[in-house]
Parts: sequence; structure tokens; C-alpha cells
Amino acid sequence: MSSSWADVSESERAPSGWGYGNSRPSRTNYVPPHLRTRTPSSDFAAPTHGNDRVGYGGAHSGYGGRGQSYGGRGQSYAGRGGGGGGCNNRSGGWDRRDTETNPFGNDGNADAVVNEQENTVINFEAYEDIPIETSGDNVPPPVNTFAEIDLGEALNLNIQRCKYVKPTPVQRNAIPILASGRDLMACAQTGSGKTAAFCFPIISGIMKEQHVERPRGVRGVYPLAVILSPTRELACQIHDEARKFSYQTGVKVVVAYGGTPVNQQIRELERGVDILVATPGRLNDLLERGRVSLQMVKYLALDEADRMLDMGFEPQIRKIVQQMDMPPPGARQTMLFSATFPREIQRLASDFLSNYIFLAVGRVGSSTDLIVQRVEFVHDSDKRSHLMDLLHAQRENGNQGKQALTLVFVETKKGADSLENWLCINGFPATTIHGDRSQHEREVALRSFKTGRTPILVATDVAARGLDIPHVAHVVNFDLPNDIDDYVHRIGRTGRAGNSGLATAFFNDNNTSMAKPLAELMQEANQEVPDWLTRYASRSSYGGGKNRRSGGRFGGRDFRRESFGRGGGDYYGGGGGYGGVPGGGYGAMPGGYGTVPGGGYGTVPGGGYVPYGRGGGAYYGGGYGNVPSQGYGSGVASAWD
Ligand SMILES: Nc1ncnc2c1ncn2[C@@H]1O[C@H](COP(=O)(O)OP(=O)(O)OP(=O)(O)O)[C@@H](O)[C@H]1O
Repeated sequence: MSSSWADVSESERAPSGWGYGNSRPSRTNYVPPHLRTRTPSSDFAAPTHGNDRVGYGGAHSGYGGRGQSYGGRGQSYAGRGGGGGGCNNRSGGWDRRDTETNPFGNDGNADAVVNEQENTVINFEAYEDIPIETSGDNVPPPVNTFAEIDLGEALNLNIQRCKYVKPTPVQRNAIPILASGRDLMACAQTGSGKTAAFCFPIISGIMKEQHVERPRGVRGVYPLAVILSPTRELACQIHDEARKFSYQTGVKVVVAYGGTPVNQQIRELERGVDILVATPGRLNDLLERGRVSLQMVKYLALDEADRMLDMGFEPQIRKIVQQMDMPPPGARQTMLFSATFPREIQRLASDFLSNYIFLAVGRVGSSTDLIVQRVEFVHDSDKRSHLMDLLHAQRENGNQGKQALTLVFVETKKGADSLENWLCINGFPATTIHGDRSQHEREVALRSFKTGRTPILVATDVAARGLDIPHVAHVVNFDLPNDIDDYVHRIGRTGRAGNSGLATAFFNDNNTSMAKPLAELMQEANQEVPDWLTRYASRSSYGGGKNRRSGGRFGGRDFRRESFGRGGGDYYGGGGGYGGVPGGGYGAMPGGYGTVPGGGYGTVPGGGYVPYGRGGGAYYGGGYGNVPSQGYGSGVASAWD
């Protein structure tokens, strides 16, 4: 795959170190959020920076921890009350709440929004029956409402402004876990609200933080939380969301990503930052320039965590997390989120976590039932005309002849440009997003797609993960990826937040390694699997997962359990059957994709989900536990017992 995770390498480099030498006077007027509405008080003990040397990689870096002390790697973490000074005083701070731009684009009146939301239909009922599993010690119980957790008034108002009436399943479970201070590895389906699940506890935690002081007398920026994302667009999106969630809370969110002038970002950072959302390449650049220190980080979130720990990114992540001045696991809270979590990656990820809880919401690594998946056999030479047929059908059936938003995934950057060009020539306004385009072009393309000006976006995998674009009705895998997880993320650009969507894949002899995982995935999601694909699947050896899945289908369970010698079965086995596909009638797909066989998707036998291990009523009786050659167990699909 030649698509680009373009943030991996940042070209601009500067001498490392904290750069005291050439620094301008430090901005000492930053005051942490919890103090911005208070008069300075002496009710907490003196801050405790074990050592005022803050050069990254230096022998010692201080950390006013949670009353714990940690050894190792030359860092000392002193608890409250001990240690020396070295902090800014708290006065003279900034608080931009008076002048803060309202990210909701209204007058910020939460009551008005609450009334409005009565008319807003968000189909979270679709998630009601979703299976949820947790493992780990002393798992805090889930909540049913946001009000059950003390997130803070200002954040609660923003939740209302966002029109979030109730938490999604991942939020119901993850927020109390994170609010209790535990580390978390969370898997939940695409579009199910993971961003808020990690942002709310971080923002709330910073709001409540009683004891944060930045070191004194040195230049640099000391975020309290770092959220890492694999792509620039996703970093921007998380930043936008986090800004909404933190509006009027006093918590400052800043984004740093590649492809844009670094100095501008440094200036923004120097105005103060609590939560830094970043791509790994740009963050490494800032660390090497000595412009950011991670020594005050209390919260670390990796979105698309499996991608972040996959081969492309892992060294950069290790550098940021383990080789700079970030507090070690236990002294910071670490949260990893994704819709897919292969077991091998889970194992790697566990290096970053301390006594963590594993949370699986839905059938991890699976697609959601909200997406109708179709796969069609199309030779390479016929792909363009086939796509054209789909687009014409969509346009004819669409709302007033309008083209529904359609995201077309291709394998190469060149392929993307050429397809875009061909579509435009043939009367279908399209744009592209891929790693060879400048960041400005990428942003313009995304905007143009979102607004519907160019309702077709041809993209490489750079757009596969995380992007939350409302009204994407159809995802076309013009070129299938080589990894089923990539497929899951790609099709997850539709069917989000309880809405339905359509995904069409073009399959041919070049994709035989995907036959089996694709057929299994579709079957799991109660999709109609064409006979020809089943035949391909039965012939092909298992592929589509970079051999990462042996021993655990789609990484759907906590790998620690397998290490404990249970060995048996797969998370999805047990025959539970998952017939609860939301109502039939996919003939009524957005964009009127009327060729889906008449409404049959609601009629899957098996009548709904049967909890794990109960074994009954199985649509896919016996589940996947007994699929040969997968190595996932004995066929006794008990999994979570
Ligand atoms: N509690 C809620 N109520 C209503 N809408 C919500 C709620 N939580 C999240 N959403 C909306 O759901 C959509 C999907 O959320 P989000 O982008 O966080 O999904 P995700 O799980 O991170 O998806 P992906 O795996 O693709 O990254 C967003 O538009 C978000 O605003």
C-alpha cells in the first residue's frame, strides 16, 4: 500500500534540548485551569518537583505525582509535600473564558440546545443490545447517564450543547473506569463515540486537578494531557471535538500536526496548553526542538491505538512515551482506544499500561450491523464502469437527483488522482485526499466533500480511520485493502452514531487473501455473503491480517486471558447469534441504493443477541470457535467465562 501516513516523518529538525540558550523570555503567565477562577491560596502543599533540571532525557525530571514515588529510568517522582520548588507562582494567570470563541456556533445557551435536541434523532437505540465485556481487577460499574459521574458543571453544559442526551455503550463503561483513575484498553465499533469517552475524563480530571504547577524559570510548554492520532485530519477533528467539550471550562486544547508551519504551532502552544492533540511526527519534532516537555503529563490517550503501535508508528510512539520525559505507567493514566485490536498489538500495548482494564464493546474488530455490506466481483478493467453504474443509480435514487456523499478508497495516490480526474470528466464532481497532497489541499478537499460541493471523495487509507463525516451514505472499496482491520475502519466512515450506511467492495483474483476474513466478517455482521465469495474463502489460506490474528479472531478479547491458559474459543463464538440487525428495508438506504435485495436484512433468523456462553438460539451456531486453521481455540466457544 503506497498510501501515506504522512505524519510519520517530519523533515524539520532542530538541535535537541530545551533550548534555553536561544530562548526568548519564558512565558510565565500560564496558570492551570483549576486556579483560573480562584484567588491564589495556600491550601495545598508546595509543589514537588524533585529536581529543577528539566532537560529531556536528563538525569532527573520532577513530577508532582499522586503521592507516589517511582524509581527507574533516572526520573524521580516525588509525592505531595516533599521535594523542592521550581514552579511558577500561580498568580498573573490567564483565563480566556471571557473572550473564548464559541465552538458551537450559537450563543452557547445550553438550555436552548436542550430544547432543540428533542427534534434531533440520534439512533442510539441501535446500540442497546450490544454485548459488553470487561476484564481486569475491580472494574468500576457502568453508568446509565452522564449525570451519574461527577464530570463538572461546565463540562456537563457542553455535553448538553453537543446534544448528547445519554452516553453510548463505550462511554457508559469507559468514562467511569477512566474517572476512577484506571488505565484502559478499549475496543468499540467505529462511530460509537470513543472520542468523547476519552476526552470527558481527561477534561474533567484537569478541571478538578488540585496540584499542577509548571516548572519555573525555563522555557517550554508543559501539557497535562497528550492525545495522539495517526493522521493530521483526525488530530484536527479530535481537537475540534475537545474544544467543544472544554468550552468555558478553562481547559486549553491545542493541536500540533505536520504539513503546517511549526513556528505558528509553537506560538500557539506558548500561549498555554493543557491538552495537546498531536500527530507523532510533529510531536517528536517539538520534543527534539525542546519546545515541549512531557514531564507534567498525567493523561496519555492513543486514538486508533492499534494503528499507532503498528510497525509504521511504533518506534515514534516508543520514543515519545518511553524515551523522553513522560512519567512512566502508573504515574500517568494511559488510555488506548480503537475499533480493532489484534492480539499482538495488545501485547505490545501492555508495555504502556499499568494494571489496566480491557473493555470490549460489541464484537470487537467487527463492523457494525448498521452498515450494509456488499461485495461484487469486478475485474480491474471493469472497475471504473462499475463505479459509474453505482454512482448513476445513487444519483437517480437520491434526494432530488443529488449525489449522496460517497467515499471511494483506492490503493495508490496516483490511482486516486487518476480516478478523481476521470470522475470529474464524466460529470461526477470529485476530489481526493492522500499523502502526496499538501496539507492545505487535503483540508480543502475534506471541506469540499463535507459540504457536498464535491460529493465524491477518492481517498487512500489516510482517510480510513477516525474521520467523522456526517452523511457519508456509501463507502466503495474500489481497491480492497490487504488487511481486514483496514476494511473495518474504511467502511466505518459510514453507518455512524446509530445511522445506517452502505459499503460496496470490488473483489477480484488479486484479493484472494481477503476472501476468508471478509466472508467471516460479513457473516458475523449478518450480511449476505455471495456463494462465490464463500467458495473463494474455502479455497484460500487465511490472510488479510498480516498474520496477526492467529489465536484470536479480530483481537476480540483481552490477550491476558489467553495467556492465562484458557485457550478455548473465541469471543464471538458460543453461538450467540447476533440477529438483532436493526429493521429491514435497506432498499431505503441513503441515496436510494435500491438494488439491495428487498429489505431482507432485518429478517436474519436467530432473533437477537444471546449473551456469551449461553449457547442458545444460534444463528451462527457454534460460532467461530470451531473454524479450523484459525488457531483460536478448541471450539468450546466459552471465551469470557
Ligand atoms: N452520547 C452521544 N450522543 C449522541 N451522539 C454522540 C454521542 N457520543 C458521540 N456521538 C457522536 O457520534 C459520532 C461518532 O463519534 P466518534 O467519532 O467519537 O466515534 P468513534 O467511535 O471514535 O469512531 P471511529 O472508530 O471511526 O474513530 C460523532 O458525530 C459524535 O459527535
